[in-house]
Amino acid sequence: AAAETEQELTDGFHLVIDALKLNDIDTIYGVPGIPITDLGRMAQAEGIRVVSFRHEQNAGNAAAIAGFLTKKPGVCLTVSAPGFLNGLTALANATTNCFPMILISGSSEREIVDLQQGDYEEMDQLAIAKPLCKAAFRVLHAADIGIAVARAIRAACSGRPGGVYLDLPAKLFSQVMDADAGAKSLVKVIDPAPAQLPSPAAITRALDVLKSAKKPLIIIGKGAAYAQADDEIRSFIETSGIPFLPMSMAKGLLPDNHPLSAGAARSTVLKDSDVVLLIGARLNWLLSHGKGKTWGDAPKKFIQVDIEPKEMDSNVEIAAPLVGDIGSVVEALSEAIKTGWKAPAAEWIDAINARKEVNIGKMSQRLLKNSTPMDFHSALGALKQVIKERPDAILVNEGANTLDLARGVIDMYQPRKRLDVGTWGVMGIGMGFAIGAAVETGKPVLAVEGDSAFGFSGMEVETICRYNLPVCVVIFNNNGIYRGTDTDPTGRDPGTTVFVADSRYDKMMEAFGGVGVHVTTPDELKRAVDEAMDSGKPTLINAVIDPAAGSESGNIGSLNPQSVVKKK
Ligand SMILES: Cc1ncc(Cn2c(C)c(CCOP(=O)(O)OP(=O)(O)O)sc2=O)c(N)n1
Ligand SMILES: [Mg+2]
Repeated sequence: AAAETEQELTDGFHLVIDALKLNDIDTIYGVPGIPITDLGRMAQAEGIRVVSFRHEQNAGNAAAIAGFLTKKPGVCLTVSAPGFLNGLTALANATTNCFPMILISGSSEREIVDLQQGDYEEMDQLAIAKPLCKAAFRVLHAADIGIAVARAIRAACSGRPGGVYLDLPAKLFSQVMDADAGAKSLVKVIDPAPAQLPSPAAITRALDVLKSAKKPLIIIGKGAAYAQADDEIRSFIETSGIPFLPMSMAKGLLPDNHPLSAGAARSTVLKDSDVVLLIGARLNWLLSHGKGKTWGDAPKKFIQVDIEPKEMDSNVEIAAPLVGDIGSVVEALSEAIKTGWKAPAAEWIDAINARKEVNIGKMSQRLLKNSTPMDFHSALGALKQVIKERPDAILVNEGANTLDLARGVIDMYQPRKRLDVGTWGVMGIGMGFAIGAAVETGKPVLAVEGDSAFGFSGMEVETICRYNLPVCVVIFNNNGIYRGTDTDPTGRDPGTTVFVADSRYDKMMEAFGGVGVHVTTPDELKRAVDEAMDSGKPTLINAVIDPAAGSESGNIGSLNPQSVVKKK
């Protein structure tokens, strides 16, 4: 009888875990601490993989890239206030890049925060998060946890994906309720990212514009990579015969050595094309906002495929807006070109191929140079070969020269294998992305890092060793940001953009039981990376690069304001 009266209870801790598991969330990336330490332990005990980091920004980046790779929201779990703030850069970056991610942070009690009475780590986190993410929710009652997790998942994945903040005040976790009622309060999200079909009229209008083209071009963005509509996109491009230009995280959707790839003739096709079909690519700074000398003076017509209607006309007039999810739109376009479509004239394709040949020829000369110390091109020549031999490997990339040059030199052969700084150009994504990619895919990860870029998340080499992840970090060590040659004109300090000269980052990995290698030639670099890829052991390769080799801000130096006033 006692047992009968002993009501089965559940609590906030268990309801959060049950709600995540019910929605197939199998991994949490975070940093433990008050008030969520036990939540992490209990989630781990209930079979959720909990990956603990050294800084919340890196945990957030891992969750964000998990979202990009799986289309399920990556979950980042942090403590209140400072931990929450550390996760915000990753949440904002996920939202800017349209990666589905949920930042769950413990928080202070509402009554104390609202009266500003000075709680432990007191902060009005919900208000602070709102402007930086796609949606933000707070839960005060255990019975609402199920619906809140469902709302967060749907907000992160539906329409244009993005970052969502879920605020859980400390008292929520220990709130108890009837177990049966608790189970009934949970919600399994049905169809979190519903297909959004284009209107037939929009397809007809787009085809009319496309048929008017003499020199059509398709630009595929990371939205096209995210969509996982790889076959539809490939068959549309190959059936239409229209050349394509991949943005950096769309590289590999079709192999970079595909006959219709215009990657090696980028400036020519942007300038000379007359109709441009954008698929999951926004006309933002990465495409010079669709105007100016990059795009030549000939009039251009844009057809834009995007799930977000507000994206249309954001920078230039869109002649044929195609609003919908990329899979549905491309399928409809393929259907529409089945009749009455003529592939672009041979002279357009030939002109592109001629330009490609010249540019690839020039590039290969630079890659073969075996200079000592290495410069960016000789080092990248070795890594280009590695990816060609190991198309399955995931390439993470950040830096300035290290990023801009690698993007053009290292060809990709499979979708969603190149993960980089994306829309925001933010440094610090490296180790978080590498860990997230390794955890989610189990594939070997090659992280090609500028020495400055690496420094933003470098402490996570310990995390990589702790989980024994197949991550090989190659640091292009040119002793600084952009170059290693800056000096202080007063002679007092080092220059503002240089680091300790000839430092040995490889020793950092050895400190935690990983493999450290120091290399000075392309052959040594290739051998060390091959060994790391074969062994799957956490490895850090310190690749010495000529400190004078780089250019300020890589390819985007023009964005830096310069003073015209010369001090007397
Ligand atoms: C968070 C953050 N801080 C600072 C910058 C500015 N920045 C910084 C600091 C870069 C690092 C370049 O140095 P590197 O060593 O990583 O690469 P290279 O020396 O090969 O150019 S690239 C860049 O835009 C940034 N983009 N993001
Ligand atoms: Mg550098």
